[in-house]
Formats: sequence, structure tokens, C-alpha cells
Amino acid sequence: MSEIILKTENLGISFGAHKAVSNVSLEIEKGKLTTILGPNGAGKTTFFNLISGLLTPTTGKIFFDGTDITSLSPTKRVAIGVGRSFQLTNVFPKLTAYENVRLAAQSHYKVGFKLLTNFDKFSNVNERTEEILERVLLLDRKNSLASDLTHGEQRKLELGMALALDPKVLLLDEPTAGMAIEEVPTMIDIITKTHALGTTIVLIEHKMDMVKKLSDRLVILANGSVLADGDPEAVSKNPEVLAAYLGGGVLNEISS
Ligand SMILES: Nc1ncnc2c1ncn2[C@@H]1O[C@H](COP(=O)(O)OP(=O)(O)OP(=O)(O)O)[C@@H](O)[C@H]1O
Repeated sequence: MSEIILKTENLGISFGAHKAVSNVSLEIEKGKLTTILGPNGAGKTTFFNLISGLLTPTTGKIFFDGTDITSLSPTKRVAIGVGRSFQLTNVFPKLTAYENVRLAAQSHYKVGFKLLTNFDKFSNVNERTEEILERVLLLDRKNSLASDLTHGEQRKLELGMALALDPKVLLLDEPTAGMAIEEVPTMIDIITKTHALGTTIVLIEHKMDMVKKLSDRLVILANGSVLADGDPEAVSKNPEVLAAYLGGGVLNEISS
């Protein structure tokens, strides 16, 4: 049994009478890529919001590396290694690609405004920024304003900003959503390389071919609860899972 880096215990949240996430108990193994799939409104993004601390659970607990982080602020969660990229792009449009990543790297190295007294750290930050831009295939676009990047490049930049914080667990919410089809393979490549470098990844994704190619494990959420969990190939053929998708009109997508 491998080491568990992230664990939820009976995690749940209600919005009024609606249980968006209900009693989710999951153990995420270190170094693995786990994909969460589910129909629209299943609670996937809400689950990520609970893990990253943007929402406070109504029930249950969250453990990171064995420590209860349920009451920790989102900023502290990032500092201990819970990284996140969002479904919608979250970059600073008036800064260059380089400046966006450098800001994230600066906060990781805790370089504040006293750059001159932190000269060694400052050169580390610059090196780290270049290295991250290379990893997300944006080195040749480093001087472009984020607002001038394509949507796909902005998603890569956002991933770069999350990587600059050196996360131990990276939560990726539909990283290829809205991307031009020809940009998808490069994003898959970046995720594959990040995983190969040892980062634990939890991915929300709808593209079934991508899910099967990348994932060590597939978890299906439906109506806020775990419906199936296990080997991606087996889970995608599970009759209960196929039935859950009948109403969502994506049966062909999941069984292909
Ligand atoms: N802040 C909120 N207040 C009220 N209801 C919410 C809130 N956030 C989410 N919900 C509801 O909780 C349910 C789960 O939403 P969530 O966005 O987590 O689903 P999802 O699985 O990520 O869906 P999608 O694939 O469409 O992104 C939905 O019914 C949604 O309307």
C-alpha cells in the first residue's frame, strides 16, 4: 500500500437543502494521478473548493500528509503544498507571462519587497521562473502580456503559476476546457511530465480518451457521492456508472 498524501473523511457540504457533496471519503495515494469524473453538477468543483479551503465543509474532515487541515486557510494550504488550478483562467492579464510566473515563484521563495537584501533568493526566483515557463512550453512567449496569449496558453500559464508554488498535490479542474483541439496534446504532455516528476495529481476531466491515457485511478462522483472508484478501464464500463450518465447525454463519451 502506498503512502496516503491526501484524505477526506465523510466530507460534505450543503447549500440550503441541497447536498452538493455528501460523505465523500477518499484516500489519494502519493505520486498517483487520480481523475474525478461525473455529470454536470455532480459536485466535482465543490469538492476541490473544500480541499483547497475556499469552502468550509458542513461535515467531515480533510487530512494532508497525516495532518488535519480542515480549518486551515486557503493560503496556508497552498504554503504546505496543496496546489490548484481553476476551471476559469486566473492569470493577471496586464502582466507578462514571465511576471505572472515570477510572482508565484516569489511567494514560494518568500521574497517580498526587499529584493536587494534577498539577492540569492532573487536569482533563484528568476531561474525557477525560466524553468517553469519551459515546462509549460511558454518560454518563447515570456514577454507577452497574459491578455495577448491564446486561451490555451493562458491555461498553461495558470498551470505554470500553480507549479511555481511547488505543490505536493496538484488539483487540476478541467485543464483543457475551452482549449483549441490542437492545443490539447501539449497540455496532456505537460501534465504527464509533471506527474512523471513525482507530483501527485487530482484531475477533473471529461475527455474520456485523456482520462484513460493519464489516470492511475478513476473516481466517479454523482449527486455529490462516490459512485465508483478504481481502475479507469473497469470503472468506465461499470453499469451503474453508465446508467448515471444516461441522463447527462455523455454515454458514448464515457464508454468509448
Ligand atoms: N456556492 C454555491 N451556492 C449554492 N449552490 C452551489 C454553490 N456551488 C455549487 N453549488 C451547487 O452544487 C452543485 C455542484 O456544483 P459543482 O460546480 O461542484 O458541480 P461540478 O460537478 O463541478 O459540475 P460541472 O461539471 O458542471 O463543473 C450544483 O448543483 C451547484 O449548482
